[in-house]
Amino acid sequence: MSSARGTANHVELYPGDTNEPVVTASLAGAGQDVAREAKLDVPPQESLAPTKLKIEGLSKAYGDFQALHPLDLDIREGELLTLLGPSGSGKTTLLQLIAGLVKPSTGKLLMDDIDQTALPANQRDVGVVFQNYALFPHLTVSENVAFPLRMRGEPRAQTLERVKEVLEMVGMGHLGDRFPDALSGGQQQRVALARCMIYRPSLILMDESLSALDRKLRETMQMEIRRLHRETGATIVFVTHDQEEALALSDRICLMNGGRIEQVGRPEEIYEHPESVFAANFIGVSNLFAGKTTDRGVMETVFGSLPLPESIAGGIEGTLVVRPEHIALNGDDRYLEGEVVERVYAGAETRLLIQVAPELVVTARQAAGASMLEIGSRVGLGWAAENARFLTR
Ligand SMILES: Nc1ncnc2c1ncn2[C@@H]1O[C@H](COP(=O)(O)OP(=O)(O)OP(=O)(O)O)[C@@H](O)[C@H]1O
Repeated sequence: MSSARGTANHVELYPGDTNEPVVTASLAGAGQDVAREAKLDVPPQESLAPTKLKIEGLSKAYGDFQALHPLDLDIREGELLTLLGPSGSGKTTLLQLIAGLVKPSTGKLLMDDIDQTALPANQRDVGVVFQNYALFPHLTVSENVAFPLRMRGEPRAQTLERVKEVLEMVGMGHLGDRFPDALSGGQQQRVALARCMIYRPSLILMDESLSALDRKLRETMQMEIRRLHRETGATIVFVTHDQEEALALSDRICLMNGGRIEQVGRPEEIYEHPESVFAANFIGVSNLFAGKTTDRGVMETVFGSLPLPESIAGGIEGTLVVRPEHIALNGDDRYLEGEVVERVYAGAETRLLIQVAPELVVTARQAAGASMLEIGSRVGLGWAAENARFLTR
């Protein structure tokens, strides 16, 4: 038997009460880390890791409303995959389907090649950490973390040892006797994570679990999660609507939009090669120019002709995307001209907003130390043609 316990907002899933330890992820992940270190410039998981979770045609409708359209996704052993997207894009629904908390309308879900679709939540080898950590207030940190093992009737000595181990892992070894209300948000988050990890679930799901923390603490916890991920080799699916968080944390990002997968890829892949205007806009800052290609290797826009990054047939409507860091100010190539209307200082760089036309403001960057352009200056804008992306969706 196994069990799921918690409140409506917080559920923790406890794997079956078998005597078999549920350890599959750490060994597999460790091998992968070695491979990663040996070949630093090669993206992780690309070819080495087997599929941990295979999602096939999975969808969810609530009455007439399609919260999630049928989608396919392979999550690899030992990877940290982020589900990223705006509010309502279906991230939580997908996470709930993976956890077994919600029944799919169509499709199936295989974990380690075994069909899980009909398996109840409490029989899946999955740990869930939700946004509100829901620690038991009347139990100490150690007791909170030990709780799942106690409920399973694990021997006391073994439980104590394991509690010590996971608390050390999350940097909370010295606070085992504290009560939750005497902990900061970040510390509570660590305890929730420890309570999930005490089972060694081979798949950990985290839903917006850092969103209650302030920025500094959030960044520290992101690094902690990366470290834990490296050390344990667990497969983690992390939900966030924060693109910076996704870029900082993920091996791969699954970008979602309107209940569909928009693009899946490594952070730099999505940043450098967005496949849609939505992806270009959602991750990082983009300058977008709508127009139509011509046979002369340029795109005609209402602001003038802009060079195409590659050879593209004429007559195609689309959008040219140029990242701010690729915009050269007063360089040799000048395709547009405008007036600096805003300067936003951000330490290592200054962001410049340049009004090119009443309805077009271009964002550019100037590195610290460069001679600053004052507000009101006229400036010519250009970029290396190959640094732009031409998108048709
Ligand atoms: N039980 C439900 N009944 C009806 N509609 C639902 C239900 N649960 C979710 N939805 C709808 O499905 C869509 C996707 O919701 P979901 O919570 O998965 O989005 P999300 O990307 O996680 O958003 P957020 O970042 O705001 O949590 C939303 O439009 C939501 O209103």
